[in-house]
Amino acid sequence: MTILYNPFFLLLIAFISLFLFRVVLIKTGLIYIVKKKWCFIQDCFHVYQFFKVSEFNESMQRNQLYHKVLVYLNSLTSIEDSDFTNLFTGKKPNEIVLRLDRNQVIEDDFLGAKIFWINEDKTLVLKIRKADKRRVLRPYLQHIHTVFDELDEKKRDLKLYMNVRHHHDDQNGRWRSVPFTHPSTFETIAMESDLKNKVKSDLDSFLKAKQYYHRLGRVWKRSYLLYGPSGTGKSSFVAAMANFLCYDVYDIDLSKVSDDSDLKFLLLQSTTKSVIVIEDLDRYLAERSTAVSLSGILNFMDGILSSSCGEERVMVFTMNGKDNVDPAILRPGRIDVHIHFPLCDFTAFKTLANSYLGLKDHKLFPQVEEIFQNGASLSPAEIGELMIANRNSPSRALKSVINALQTDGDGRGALNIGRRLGENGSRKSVEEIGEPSGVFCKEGGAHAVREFKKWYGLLRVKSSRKSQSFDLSSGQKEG
Ligand SMILES: Nc1ncnc2c1ncn2[C@@H]1O[C@H](COP(=O)(O)OP(=O)(O)OP(=O)(O)O)[C@@H](O)[C@H]1O
Ligand SMILES: [Mg+2]
Repeated sequence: MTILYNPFFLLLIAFISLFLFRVVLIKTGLIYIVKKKWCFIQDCFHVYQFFKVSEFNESMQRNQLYHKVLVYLNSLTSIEDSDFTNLFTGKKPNEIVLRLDRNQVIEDDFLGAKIFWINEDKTLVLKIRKADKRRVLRPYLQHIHTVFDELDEKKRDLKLYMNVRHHHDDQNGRWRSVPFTHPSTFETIAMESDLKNKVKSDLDSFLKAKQYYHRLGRVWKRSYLLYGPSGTGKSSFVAAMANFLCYDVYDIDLSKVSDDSDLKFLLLQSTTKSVIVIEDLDRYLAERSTAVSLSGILNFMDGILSSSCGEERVMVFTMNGKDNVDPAILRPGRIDVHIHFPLCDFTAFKTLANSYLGLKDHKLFPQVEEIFQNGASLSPAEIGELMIANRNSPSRALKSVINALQTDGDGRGALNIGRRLGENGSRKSVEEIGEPSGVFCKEGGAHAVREFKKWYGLLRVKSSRKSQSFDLSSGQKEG
């Protein structure tokens, strides 16, 4: 019995019991319960202050801070410790990313202070000890901004937003988003390289022009009109612009917009660094298949409201033709840059043959060139499809293109020239950046084409005297 009073024996017993207790705690997960209880007891001795970061402000505009904090929290390693975490596939193959779930608490350490975030429905709640608040809060918020900017710089997951039909209880806002992964870039688009470079430098100078626009008291936005026949690459070009700028895309479906104020509301709920697109605007206006009025569209284009919710937006409108469109829509300031998308010419064809078939040259090329010079043409989409279908045999691909040009494409290029002659004769803006491209600016064309160039040149000189310009060069000065 005396052994029971031996202090070494008692110490050994205590040590073993503690060890077993710890094993039980860890193995059974009881340790988490103990930790939670301990935190609860600690909480009783501290006074906390709460700060709410809501997704929308009182006028239903998106709160940028909400997005920044969410990105920041999802980047913390402590996200693994929250009870519920969402798992998603990442951008890279086999990558899995963690995303905070609703009503979860995530813990963060900053300058020795513990900070808690609670992910409530559409609101993130920051919980901080009052004793730490004065010392830590401001630098902590600054820290979130900095980390967000770094993450944003490194890897911006672009998003494509689409508007949904208006419901009276639209609690989630009017936009639904999916990851924007369109592979189109300026390199993959067949377009005259000079024109492509002009667009790139225009976008570049826009990005750098914040101070300039502010000094003028103007909203920092730029509007582009992409017009041309179907299948000439307008939508692909919008995607290339977004990829170039690293901007999200907001694709407005006008048939789902209930009235003018709804359109304003959509603009208000868009974020900065975004490309806002309305496709086929001419069709909506001609068919009156939208509940939005012309003045609603004009106000939207002027972006009066966007000035109050940040700017840095690029607006893009696409049309098949602009002949029947109200000139008020096209006036400088509303549309800063017009880009024409012509049907395929021989140069564009060669670019497509190179990217779709890997052909730099081929014995059938002279024949194709001749057909183009005779005025036949197809859209790049039509030619691209033929090339994809016959990609295993370049000769067969070229033969099918020749065949299609001779049957379907007869006169379409010539038609295009005729249509554009009409346009140019009546239009003022002579330095539209799409103009130099297309069939009529190539060397050594057919006689008809040369004739056309002569007349076109005359028209340009005449009209340039009258023109007051909304050209790219003025845009570049702005930058
Ligand atoms: N200039 C081009 N360069 C490379 N590919 C092109 C070009 N134009 C069209 N394509 C290809 O054709 C397909 C259709 O193009 P896209 O949808 O961009 O044409 P679009 O002008 O928007 O037509 P629509 O007016 O009918 O909407 C795409 O897959 C695209 O890759
Ligand atoms: Mg399109």
